[in-house]
Amino acid sequence: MSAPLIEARGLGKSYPKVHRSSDRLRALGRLLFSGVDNDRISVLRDVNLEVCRGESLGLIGENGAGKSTLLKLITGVLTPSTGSVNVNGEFGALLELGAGFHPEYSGRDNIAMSAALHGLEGAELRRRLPEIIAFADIGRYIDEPVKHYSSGMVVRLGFAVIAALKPDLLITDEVLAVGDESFQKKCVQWMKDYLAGGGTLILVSHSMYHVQKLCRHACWLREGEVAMAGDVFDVTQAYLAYHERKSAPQPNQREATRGNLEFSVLDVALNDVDSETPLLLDSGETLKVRARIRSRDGRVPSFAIGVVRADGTPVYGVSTDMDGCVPQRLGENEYACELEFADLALLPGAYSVRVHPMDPEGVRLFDTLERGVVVRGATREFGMVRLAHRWTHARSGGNAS
Ligand SMILES: Nc1ncnc2c1ncn2[C@@H]1O[C@H](COP(=O)(O)OP(=O)(O)OP(=O)(O)O)[C@@H](O)[C@H]1O
Repeated sequence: MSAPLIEARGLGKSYPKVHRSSDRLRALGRLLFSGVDNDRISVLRDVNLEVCRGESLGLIGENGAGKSTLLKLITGVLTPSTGSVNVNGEFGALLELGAGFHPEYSGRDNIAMSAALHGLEGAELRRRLPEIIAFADIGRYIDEPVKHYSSGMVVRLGFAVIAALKPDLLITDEVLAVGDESFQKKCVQWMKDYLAGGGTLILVSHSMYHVQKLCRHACWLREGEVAMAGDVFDVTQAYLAYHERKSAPQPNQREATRGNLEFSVLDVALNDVDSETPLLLDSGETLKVRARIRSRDGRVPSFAIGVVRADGTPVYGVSTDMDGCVPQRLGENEYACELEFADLALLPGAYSVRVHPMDPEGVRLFDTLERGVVVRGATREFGMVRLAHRWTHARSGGNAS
């Protein structure tokens, strides 16, 4: 098997703690006299990461979690304080906006300089230049100094150069957030083609939509450490659920904040009853969930409905978006939907049904309204749901319950 393209072992980064100028002097003193400075703040700790050729990894996490620091360690812009990182191939990186561009030179000159740094020059560059300029699509600004560019134009120029170079490995930090919608689409399409052609991608993004669309794996950094790594859906869903828990208002705060939300749940009825008292049901009966959602600007929300056990363990979740269903429009800002679970497979126990509005893209959750269900039944089966089953090695007529 070939060596991973990127291999990080016990990677960490720390900086001296500096609050005031006197601290700087003290830190310098410690460094001069003892050769070490122990008074440091660690921003990245013990990161172990492998990225193989052809892989696509989304790097996610809150502001300040250490994502850019990790990218800068991978690209060699920063040196590790602990551990090591190896990159076994050519890479192209779009890190800080405009880094590498000369502000006084035109876009055209900057393309030539950046491309030359990567070995694309002379007749080959002249042949490829129209294609690069067309990708950037910034009109007459291509001959203006880069210092006159908007941040979106700088990213367009940077991406156009990278796209022409087609590196083994592409490392990008939030580029998609800066461009407008049509440029985002163009970049996403380019990245999809690049991946289909065997390219390797590390993408930092706050958009779970883009991460899910482009990456097969994800790594979630939290306060400088890897909180979770693995399949992109598992990691992004855990990350969104973490945010949901973090931003969920306490029940008594809910009323106060609901009105400000883009989407909020107005009410939820179980088997036509809207009540805070749990609904009593027998295993195998039908459970009908009817919910109304208010949409502040009238956009059609997606309804996400989940069932959790009383301790919060998820049992099942589904959304109108996943099933390709369109909620019913009740008024300019109001939508409804009804979901039916026939032959309820829940085993006896206490559960909650949770209803959340999601944005039309089915990515962000907004509000939560919960109703209790108590399922009754006489069975010795254990767990949360009854799975269809049959014993294939035993003869019937025994003592099966
Ligand atoms: N030169 C530096 N000196 C001291 N602390 C730094 C330095 N550079 C970054 N940090 C700190 O390191 C932490 C991680 O920063 P980093 O930019 O990697 O986060 P991030 O996950 O990329 O955040 P964002 O999503 O906001 O871009 C932050 O707390 C930041 O303040």
